Parts: sequence; structure tokens; C-alpha cells
Amino acid sequence: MLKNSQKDTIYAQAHEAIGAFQFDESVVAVFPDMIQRSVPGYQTILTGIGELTKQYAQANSNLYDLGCSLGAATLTMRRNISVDGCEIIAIDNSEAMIKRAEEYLHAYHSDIPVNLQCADMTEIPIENASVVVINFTLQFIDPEQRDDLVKRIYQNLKPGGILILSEKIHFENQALQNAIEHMHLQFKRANGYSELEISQKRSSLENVLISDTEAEHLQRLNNAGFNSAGIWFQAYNFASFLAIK
Ligand SMILES: Nc1ncnc2c1ncn2[C@@H]1O[C@H](C[S@+](CC[C@H]([NH3+])C(=O)[O-])CC(=O)[O-])[C@@H](O)[C@H]1O
Ligand SMILES: O=C(O)C(=O)Cc1ccccc1
Repeated sequence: MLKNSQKDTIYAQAHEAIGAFQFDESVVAVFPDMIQRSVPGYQTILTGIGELTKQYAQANSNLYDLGCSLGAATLTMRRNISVDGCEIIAIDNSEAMIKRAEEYLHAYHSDIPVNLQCADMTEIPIENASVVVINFTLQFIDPEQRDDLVKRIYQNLKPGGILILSEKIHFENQALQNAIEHMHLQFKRANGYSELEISQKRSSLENVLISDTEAEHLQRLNNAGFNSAGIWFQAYNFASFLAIK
């Protein structure tokens, strides 16, 4: 899926100053390669999103992909909907991502409508939802806005609806954090990233990707109203939560 992108060499050369990470044209061009080589379990999570969609999409409801990037989760959801009257609403606030996502979505035929919008996911209405996916995007929004967004999702989910939330997480315990972060670094090295690429990208993500702990995520989901919430998949410090209304 979305395989024919260029190789990610964005941080391969030494930069004098490392700016904040941005989802601009240069990232868009290499994004499928970047996410595949940086996020352990990414492909398995997409497969799981497909399975959960098959099980939980309700007839005549909306499905949301918030922070859709090139639409990988949208495509998986679209292929797995087997009930009538569904629409997928896919949102990203990067103009460059949305432009490219449009091309990807048109490359595969489907009768299920996709409403692709360049917008801030904290500002769009959520209505009549059966499945909401936030695949590695809550971590990029202002921590102060996270509780409200998750609450709003809970309130606008139909009974029996689900939120699938995938995130990079960190661990309160320093020894555990070091051990698991080391495994992620080894994963990136095994996927061909150099020490320079790893350290420059790490600087660029500082204060941009702000992770929470598993406990913080579960607390937020519970506070929003979800009584059934837990991790359904984890690879090192990358976890995906399932919350059922
Ligand atoms: N406030 C915001 N509103 C909307 N989009 C945002 C916002 N902030 C950041 N983004 C967008 O969130 C996406 C995060 S990538 C998601 C992968 C995808 N889900 C995938 O399943 O392939 C994950 C990663 O790169 O680690 C980018 O496209 C941003 O433009
Ligand atoms: O690359 C990393 O270290 C990450 O934490 C994951 C990631 C993947 C793609 C864009 C930004 C962050």
C-alpha cells in the first residue's frame, strides 16, 4: 500500500541548524518510506484498522480519519466497509499531504465516498460517527487541546462506535524508557537510517511530537466517557488503543 514513494533522505546530510519538523512537500514525497522505516508495527496497525472497520462500521454513519496524511488508513477503511450508506471524512492540515492524498485515493476505485479536507482536526465537526481513527496524530496537537478532542469524539460516536488511537508513547520509569527507546533506535538502524539521520530527526521532532504515557492516554479516554479502552497492539514505544462506546 502506498509503496512507490521515494526513499527518505531528508536528514542524511548534516544541516547547520535543524528546524522544527514540518509536513511539507519534501516530507510528502518520502512519507510512505519514512513512516514504514520509522514506526514499528505501522503495517500491522493498518491491517488491524481494516479488521476493526469491518466489525464496527455501522450502516448510514460517518467514519473519520483524523490526520490522514496520504490516506493509508482511509484506504484500508474503505476496502473493509461492507454496510450501506457510509462516508469517510479524512482530514489533514497539511495542504501538501491533502494534494497527494487526492491522487492516491483516485488511483483505486470505490463506491464509498471520501470527503478529503485540509483542516485542523480540532476544529471540524464530528457527527454520526461509528469509527474514528487517529493514527499517530494526537501526538502532534497541543497537549491542552487533546482532552476536548477526545471528549467531543466520545460525545458524537454512535452507541457501539469505536475510536482507534495510535501513538508514540513514553514510559515514566527511566530504565524502561531507555530500554524500549533503544529498541526503537535499533529498528531505525536496521532500516538503514544513519546516526546522523536519527539524531537530526530527533532534534527536529523536539517540542513537535509530544508523547503521553499509556496511563495518560487511558485516563483521557476514561475521562471522556469510554468505559472500555485498552491497547490492542504495541511494538516498542508505539501503541494503538481501542476505545468502544
Ligand atoms: N491539527 C492537525 N489537524 C489535522 N492534521 C494534523 C494536525 N497536526 C498534524 N496533522 C497531520 O498529522 C499527520 C501525522 S502522520 C499520520 C499518519 C497517517 N494517519 C497514516 O496512517 O499514514 C504521523 C507521523 O508522521 O508520525 C501529518 O500528515 C500532519 O500534517
Ligand atoms: O521517526 C521517529 O523517530 C518517530 O518518532 C516517528 C515519526 C514518523 C514519521 C514522522 C514523524 C515521526
